[in-house]
Amino acid sequence: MASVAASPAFSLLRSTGAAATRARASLLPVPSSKSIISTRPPLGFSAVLDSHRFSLHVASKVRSVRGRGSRGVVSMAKKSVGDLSSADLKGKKVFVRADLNVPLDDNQTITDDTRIRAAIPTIKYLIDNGAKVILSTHLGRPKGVTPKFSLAPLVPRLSELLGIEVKKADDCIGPEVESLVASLPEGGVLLLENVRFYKEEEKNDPEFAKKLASLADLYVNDAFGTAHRAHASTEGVTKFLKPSVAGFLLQKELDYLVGAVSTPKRPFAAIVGGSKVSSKIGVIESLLEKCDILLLGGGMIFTFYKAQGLSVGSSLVEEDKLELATSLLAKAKAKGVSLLLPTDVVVADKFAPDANSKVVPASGIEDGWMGLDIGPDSVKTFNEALDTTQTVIWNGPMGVFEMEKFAAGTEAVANKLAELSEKGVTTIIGGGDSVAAVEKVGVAGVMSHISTGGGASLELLEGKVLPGVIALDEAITVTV
Ligand SMILES: Nc1ncnc2c1ncn2[C@@H]1O[C@H](COP(=O)(O)OP(=O)(O)OP(=O)(O)O)[C@@H](O)[C@H]1O
Ligand SMILES: O=C(O)[C@H](O)COP(=O)(O)O
Repeated sequence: MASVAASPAFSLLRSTGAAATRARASLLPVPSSKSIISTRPPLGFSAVLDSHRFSLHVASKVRSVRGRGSRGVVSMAKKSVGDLSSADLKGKKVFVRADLNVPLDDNQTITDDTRIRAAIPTIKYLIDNGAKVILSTHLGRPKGVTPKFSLAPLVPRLSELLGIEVKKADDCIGPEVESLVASLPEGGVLLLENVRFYKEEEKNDPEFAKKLASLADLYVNDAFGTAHRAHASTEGVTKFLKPSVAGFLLQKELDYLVGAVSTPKRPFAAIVGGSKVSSKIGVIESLLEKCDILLLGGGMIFTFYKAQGLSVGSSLVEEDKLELATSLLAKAKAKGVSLLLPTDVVVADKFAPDANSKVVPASGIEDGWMGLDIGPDSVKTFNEALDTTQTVIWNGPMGVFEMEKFAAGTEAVANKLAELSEKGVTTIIGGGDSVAAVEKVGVAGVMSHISTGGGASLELLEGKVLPGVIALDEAITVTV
């Protein structure tokens, strides 16, 4: 027996267990104009919960994403800011939590404004609909009020991108902020000072959350990069502000990192690299449940080699993860996943940009040498495997790409994904160093989706539910 309670404007789908595994999702446009995060059309939704003989076709406005929680598959479809009309927004004070945690150099100049540009569609939508935007973010990890973590350097770029003069408060709560909010015009934006200047933010202190919430009428969370943190401005405020909805960036991240990965166009390949297998166990295990092909690179491969009895010289190895590596290989086999380890590697005589280096087969690493990149044969084999795919997700570099001598493998993957993306393959870059690599190669613009979250994307790919997402209002309630 299934019952559905839905409002025309907001919808939520929640389902648990095997029923949800048969849900299907396809891509629909986000109501903002051109996205800087993605070049692909985003998700529409149609779900068939057929084990319960229940069919649900959701209206085009609904955004739905699914994640695997600790107790089975959980469907998370959240109310979206796009579901709020100008009647809902005009004259309303909207608390927008963004992740504007951008890198600044010693002169307080922004060195990468990606996160600011990514937050613009939501803010623009709100101001275009007559809302008064109270914008909040953290910057860095300050302990108390720290001038070098002030948000002042962000104001000019925000103003330029929004085409309006953004005001800034010197605090994020208190009387001065309240009076600035009171004088905010419709379509105006007030940037609050770094919310982490208060220790209560990271403690998710309810009184602090209440003070933040008291500034506004409703809440939009667009801070994907911080959605894995249960902080006052990401989670606590939702208890005091209704509706609490997802911004376009947050929604798009979920659409790709959960939606496209859970219901991929197949064949679906995952490429996982990075330094250590221990930091990627959760991701590998989770992706093994979903992908057809798994390509491994980076420092972690040497633990797999050693587990298979190969010599690894002085390469990075986690001795306590040898059994785990063996069990992951066995799991891939049992699941019919084609797991490819590099067949050759670039080895070096020291960990340095000017090291002597050579290419050797995986079975030919001598004592005194360490593997710092995948070799050309591996690139060829990986490319052939990737040529068969329709969806690819990539997390973690193939080698020490920060050093030119050991960057070829990572750059080859970046270029291959760009080529595939141009042919219509869905290509998702899962945050952190892989994003840095595609940017370095200059192919970021052609990928289907580049995540703005490092830790958050990793947690999502591990199948964890993010506190900043789960706290948002749901769109349609389905009780099965
Ligand atoms: N063979 C290797 N030996 C030692 N370090 C390596 C090797 N291959 C890659 N690395 C290093 O791994 C680091 C990235 O690993 P890490 O586990 O942090 O991945 P990651 O940052 O999580 O990836 P992403 O950010 O894309 O999720 C890079 O700094 C890179 O130099
Ligand atoms: O840069 C990030 O990953 C996010 O802004 C979160 O920052 P944090 O790791 O300091 O919470």
